[in-house]
Amino acid sequence: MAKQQDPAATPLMRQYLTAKEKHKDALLFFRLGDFYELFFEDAVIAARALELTLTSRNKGAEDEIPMAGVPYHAAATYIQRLLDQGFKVAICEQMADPSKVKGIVPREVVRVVTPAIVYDDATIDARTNLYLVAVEEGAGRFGIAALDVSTGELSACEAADRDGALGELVRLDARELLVGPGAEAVAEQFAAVRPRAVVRKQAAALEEAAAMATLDAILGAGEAGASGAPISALRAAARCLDVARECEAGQKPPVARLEVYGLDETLLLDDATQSHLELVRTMDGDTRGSLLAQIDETKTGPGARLLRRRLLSPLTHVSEIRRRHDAVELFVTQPGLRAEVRSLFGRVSDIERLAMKLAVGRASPRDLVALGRSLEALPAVAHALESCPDLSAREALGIAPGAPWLDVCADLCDELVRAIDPDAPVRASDGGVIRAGYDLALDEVRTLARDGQRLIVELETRLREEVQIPSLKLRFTRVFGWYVEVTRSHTSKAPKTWRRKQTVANAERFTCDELDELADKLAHAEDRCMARETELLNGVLRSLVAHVERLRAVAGRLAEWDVASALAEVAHRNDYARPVVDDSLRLVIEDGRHPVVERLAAAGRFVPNDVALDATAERLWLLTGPNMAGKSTLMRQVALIVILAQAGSFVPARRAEVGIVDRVLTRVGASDNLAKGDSTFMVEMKETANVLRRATRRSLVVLDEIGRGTSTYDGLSIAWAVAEHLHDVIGCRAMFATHYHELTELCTTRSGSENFSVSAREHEGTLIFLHKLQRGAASRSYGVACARLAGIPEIVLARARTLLSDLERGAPLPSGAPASLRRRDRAARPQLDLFGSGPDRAAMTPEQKTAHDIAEALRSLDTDRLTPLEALQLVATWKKQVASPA
Ligand SMILES: Nc1ncnc2c1ncn2[C@@H]1O[C@H](COP(=O)(O)OP(=O)(O)OP(=O)(O)O)[C@@H](O)[C@H]1O
Repeated sequence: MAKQQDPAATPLMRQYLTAKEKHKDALLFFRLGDFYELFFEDAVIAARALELTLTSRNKGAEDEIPMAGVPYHAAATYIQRLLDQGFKVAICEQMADPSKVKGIVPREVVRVVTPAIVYDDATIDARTNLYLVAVEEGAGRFGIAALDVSTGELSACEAADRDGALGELVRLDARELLVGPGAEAVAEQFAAVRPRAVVRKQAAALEEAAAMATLDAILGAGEAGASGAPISALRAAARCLDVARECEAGQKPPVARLEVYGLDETLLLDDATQSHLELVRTMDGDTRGSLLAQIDETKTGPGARLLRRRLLSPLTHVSEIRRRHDAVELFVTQPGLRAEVRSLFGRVSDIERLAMKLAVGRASPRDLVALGRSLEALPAVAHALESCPDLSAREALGIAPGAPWLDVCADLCDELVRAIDPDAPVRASDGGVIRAGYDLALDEVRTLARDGQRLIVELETRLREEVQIPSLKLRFTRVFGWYVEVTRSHTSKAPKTWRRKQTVANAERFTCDELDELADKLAHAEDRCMARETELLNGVLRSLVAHVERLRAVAGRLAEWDVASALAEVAHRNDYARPVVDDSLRLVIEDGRHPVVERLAAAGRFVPNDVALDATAERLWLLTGPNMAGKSTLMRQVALIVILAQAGSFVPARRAEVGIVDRVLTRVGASDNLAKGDSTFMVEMKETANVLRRATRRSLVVLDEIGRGTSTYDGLSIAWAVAEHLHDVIGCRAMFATHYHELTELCTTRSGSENFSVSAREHEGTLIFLHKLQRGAASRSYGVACARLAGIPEIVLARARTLLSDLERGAPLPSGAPASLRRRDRAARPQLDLFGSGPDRAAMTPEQKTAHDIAEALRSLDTDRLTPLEALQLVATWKKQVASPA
């Protein structure tokens, strides 16, 4: 790299280095005219990250400085690309118009943007919150706070231990995590499950006094203290606000409230469960195919964000859940109302984020148009609700008797519609923001400016005639102002009174007194237009800023109704039922379906099933059945129905009774973590350990095939002990799917456990899945039949069938090793007899063994499915075996 320039070399570089000194951890975008330039190491990093050409200042000189730049107008896209890669960007602006400053233009860092501190809604996902999260340790507990600067929401809670903290960080899906001293370990775990998140360790502890000072300064004195939040949660909230304030050059972030919540108020979903159940993302990271994608019919950004939050933190309070169900029910039973409000919501923009942009002074004229249009739709929403014939509508939507349905913000709407031109440009500096008729003085100067332009056209026509140059043109540039342009061939006709201004390739540019006078008038009128417009626009903005909290409240209410009407739409389309929610320990589902799988299955092909668990009685279901029968689907659908019910949604079932669940814990499917150094078995065991550690009597536990990844004995023993512990010690509602049929015997000694199986039938060698749940253990595994479905070659299948039938009869392994496995009652469970000792194969001669094996293979061969090539291969194999018997 080039040698670093002496900081004192030029005033510009001195200015740059001073700004950079204060923002060492950010890439400094230094405004130079129409470009943002990056220098030194920043230039090298940005050039690599953005695929820019790396150039240099003072090229070839000893003090050459690496440099890279992006055009000012396209900066937003480049900045977003840097944020996506986890960088922080400091934006250093010119603080005065360069044409009006003598000497160096003053420059200052006006803001810092980070992956989680972005106000520009054009570059962030409208349907997801973007959280800056802080975690602070205090006496072994963890305070967690989340700030979304784009919506102004700040919330905080305290987790009792590391697992609890991790679950909450994952649920918040922190984009950026600020880690206080003592919380490093939980941050590392978080980084392992969310590798895209940016984790920033904070060197210094945030003391209580400093935290309270920040909170008082931003939220108002005493506000945070009165919230009753634990001090670790307050420290975390202050940490978020401190960082947000630093990013805005000391300006207060527009946050008015701290929402404090307890983790016991929500149904806890740890990281494994969130991903196993594919709540907001599928296992491969796609949002399509998730539960959220299935049920998100919301029309607005705030509605979509609220639904996502609710799905990831369902409630545990019965009355609050019922209130949400009431709202959904209202829109289910009033289809006309539902259709009307949903169509109106389609016209409403993201009022929540628009309000925040107003608060931080970044609302564009187009934003004001969008806000005005949104507010215009509100009276119709209020009217639709008012006209609802259902007398309980008010109560269902939580509107106090006599209170208005909605603050329709008529005053703000009126001001916006009157003041802002519906065709306003994106940038206020382009002019034309204020609507004609709003202000007399502005209309007057505008007429003047327009007249000026007419006069220019008139002058051009007159000059053309006077000097007899038909191609003569009056033109304007920012640098040269107005001029007369005459092509080279006509320059001799230019009157003596004209003054030469510039010579270009094919023309000469002149000016004359008349043009100068007119240009002066014009410039003056345009300046006055701009000045008046700016003044008026600022007035409108000021009056709106005073109502930011009001707008946020309206946005919040609309979001609730958007969610309720969307869930009602889903319930109507997919035939969902209102669940009965109470404080019992029961879970009864009649004709339950999996919300996502049922949509993927051909119409009417999904088989509904009943489930009834009760922690005080039959609480542990052992589920057996062939592969592909639908065990995992069934268990997941039970968990999803509980989550949907407690989130406030109707559920895919004919009837459901849900006794409140405090946490859903799952260990489902293969989620290898090989990249993080764990084997499949280790992942499975860690997840099982987590389930056992965290489950309470009120939890719902779903375990799929524990103990697969190790030897049969170890696996079975672990599975058995886990099932016993769930039944005897924890005593929660649980479903346990297994291929260890031995485990089904647990029911003979445990009264609270029961066997269930998902049925399948073999018909003419083909396996038919019935997907129907029935009481009792499965009689067969159909593993080989499933392997055939998967396309295992017939030659291999034939061998597998031979081995299976040998093993079922208790024969030793083909190696001749005696079956050391446990002997069992073969008549009762032939399919399980991996463990029998079998006929005395050891007593056979090698020829007898070979003949036996070939006969077995022939017997189990499905000749209808054998290809000619496989038949030939088999004959060749047998011939070889006969030639040299085993
Ligand atoms: N109730 C149902 N009705 C219709 N199709 C179903 C039903 N349940 C499951 N299926 C279909 O069967 C497929 C296999 O289901 P699932 O993965 O739940 O089986 P499984 O018994 O857990 O299998 P394995 O033991 O191999 O893990 C699903 O992808 C789905 O398409």
